[in-house]
Amino acid sequence: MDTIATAHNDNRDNAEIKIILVGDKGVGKSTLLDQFWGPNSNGTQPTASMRYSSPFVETMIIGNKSDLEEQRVISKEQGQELSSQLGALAFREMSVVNFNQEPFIWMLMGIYLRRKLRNQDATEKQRIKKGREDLS
Ligand SMILES: Nc1nc2c(ncn2[C@@H]2O[C@H](COP(=O)(O)OP(=O)(O)OP(=O)(O)O)[C@@H](O)[C@H]2O)c(=O)[nH]1
Repeated sequence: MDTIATAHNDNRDNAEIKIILVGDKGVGKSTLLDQFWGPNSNGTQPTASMRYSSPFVETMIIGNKSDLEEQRVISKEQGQELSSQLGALAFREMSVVNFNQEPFIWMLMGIYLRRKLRNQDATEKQRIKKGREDLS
């Protein structure tokens, strides 16, 4: 796969959320980011291969150019299957022709909720640890 990453280029190091779109050349990564964040919002960087191992990275599979149904190479079912294999948040179809922010917003909400759950878990662990220390 000729993989290219297009990143939402927020120059703040402490940005809460960074989005990286990974996909074949010309699938519409830059166009999607421009639609969501406005023109010239992204920077591109070619990558030979990318592996996301951080627990803080959430993934979503996008089937872009959904207006070009007749040229479809990957079926919806294949997209959904890949999404569940990877444990991704979702599989969503998109098109800049009828652009709809819902999938992006859905993804951001998913990230927020997962983080909230993770933080709750961390707080709970901290509470239990403190309880043990208090008892010893
Ligand atoms: N019909 C249609 N065309 C699209 C859609 N999204 C992007 N395009 C067109 O596809 C072409 C490639 O889009 P880009 O956003 O440059 O694709 P990219 O993945 O960033 O490309 P690289 O930077 O070369 O990897 C452009 O001509 C876009 O206008 C879509 O949803 N539907």
